[in-house]
Amino acid sequence: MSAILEVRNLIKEYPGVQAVAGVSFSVVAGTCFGLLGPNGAGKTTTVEMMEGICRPTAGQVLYRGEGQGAQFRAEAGIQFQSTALQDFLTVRETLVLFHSLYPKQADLETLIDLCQLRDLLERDNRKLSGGQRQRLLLAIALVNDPSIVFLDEPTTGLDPQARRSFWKLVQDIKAQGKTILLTTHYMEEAYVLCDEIAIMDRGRIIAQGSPAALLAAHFEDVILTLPKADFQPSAQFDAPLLDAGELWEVSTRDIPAALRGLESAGASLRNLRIRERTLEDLFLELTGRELRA
Ligand SMILES: Nc1ncnc2c1ncn2[C@@H]1O[C@H](COP(=O)(O)OP(=O)(O)OP(=O)(O)O)[C@@H](O)[C@H]1O
Repeated sequence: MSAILEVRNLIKEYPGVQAVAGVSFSVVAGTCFGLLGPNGAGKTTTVEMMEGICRPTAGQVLYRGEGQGAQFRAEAGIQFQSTALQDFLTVRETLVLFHSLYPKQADLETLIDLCQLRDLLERDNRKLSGGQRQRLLLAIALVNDPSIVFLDEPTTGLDPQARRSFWKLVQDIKAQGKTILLTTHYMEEAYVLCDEIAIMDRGRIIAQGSPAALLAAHFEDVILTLPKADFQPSAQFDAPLLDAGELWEVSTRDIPAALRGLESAGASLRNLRIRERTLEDLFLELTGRELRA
């Protein structure tokens, strides 16, 4: 497994803030690597150093074993968190403009279909919905047929349907053999898309691995959920019970025993559900804080 991109002990300091406090990892070619964490964790700063647009205070970024030189610039595609699109240009004009800037070019017609932009080609950039705009920004990131694509929080602010349709696009790009570096604060997004994730908090990586391996390493239980209306716990009920808003959550490694315990404590099991542990739970476990707090 060859690393296409390697980050060694990256540090970025701003006056009074250590945004990135010594981060190291490598990204295997053809995989999707996710940087996760809450607002202010240091994801964007890390990714901007990897993109070569922000100079590290210390540390190194290696692309195919070398610094970020001409080869990196030719082979990288970047979708920034926010990009100003030219007013008064249509989607087609915007794509043609960006496409013309690069010596190596993806086939524009294929790209238009891939990013589902064909019906929008004559539309003014200012008239695009959030999801349509993100698809255009993704197409712009792909105009030079990059080997590695950086996507910085590409689905933030999108509705769930637009988010899922963007996930499908990312999967299609990965199926073409491209490497993807994704930042997100949506744990489900990371779980669906990423082969490997690094969870960041306060400028450091606090856990790294495949989503499934990380969950398996940290949790052996499952969670039973039931509406609070269906269970009034008494002092006799001594299983770990978590308050999750409208629901009670019961952690257990022995489902039949937990069900018997709930039933004998007077709970109605009619609306009981079982869920597996998620990356949100992992973040809470690692930091003691909710991800979106
Ligand atoms: N140019 C800057 N000058 C000073 N501080 C900065 C600068 N850029 C980022 N920071 C600080 O560095 C820390 C990390 O910010 P960063 O944007 O990398 O986090 P993030 O994980 O990408 O968060 P978000 O999800 O909000 O984008 C924050 O405390 C931020 O305020």
